[in-house]
Amino acid sequence: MAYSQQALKEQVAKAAVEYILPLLSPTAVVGVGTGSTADLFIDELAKHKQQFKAAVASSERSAKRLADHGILVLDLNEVESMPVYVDGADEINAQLQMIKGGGGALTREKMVASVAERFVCIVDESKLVERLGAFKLPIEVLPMAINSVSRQIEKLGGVARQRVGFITDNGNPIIDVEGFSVEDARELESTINQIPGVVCCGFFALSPATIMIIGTQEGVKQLSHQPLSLQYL
Ligand SMILES: O=C[C@H](O)[C@H](O)[C@H](O)COP(=O)(O)O
Repeated sequence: MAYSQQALKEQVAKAAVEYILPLLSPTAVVGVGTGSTADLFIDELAKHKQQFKAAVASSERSAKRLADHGILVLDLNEVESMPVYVDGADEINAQLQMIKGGGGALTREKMVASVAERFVCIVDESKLVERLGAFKLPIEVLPMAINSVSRQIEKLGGVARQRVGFITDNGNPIIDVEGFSVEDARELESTINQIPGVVCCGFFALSPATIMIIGTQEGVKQLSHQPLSLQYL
């Protein structure tokens, strides 16, 4: 019997908690991502809430879910270091580079992840790609820069569309970009980061995950060795 995508997400959420338990201590703060997979992780993490001090959330949505479980939620400004950040992704490749931001939380996700010692990416196998870019790249922009950034994106070969009816937790719009031919996600991320008005780009290639925990029909697997190819999984 084939596992549903939901079942695979539940399996990786459990596996992620098993993975991080040895990293926790009574003073530890856990970085928590956003999305349907992160929601399941939060629910599993809550079963062990006596084993760490608090969490930092990458969205208001995750902050509420954590608080509803009775987990103390700290502001990122209150935290100097975290042993681990756990989050899903929209796409991930064998180098553990990702596209994130399908839920619009990319900026806070990148900030919280940057303070953590490890980024544990939890995905079902539908997120695994040979090359990033089939998923539309989210970019958070300042409101007055929607059109100017979109024109710069078009010069780079992408087609940008504002996400209709959506404003991030930071009060900004998102543009979603399709059509990029992503040869080098690190280079493209760096280029997009330099466009005036860009708050954050959904590539997580300059700062990839430390480990991927992936739910497959053959069971939960881990990938942390960057040179490995997809066939190795
Ligand atoms: O902004 C949203 C985040 O980047 C999510 O991690 C990403 O969209 C994956 O979400 P899900 O686990 O729901 O597929």
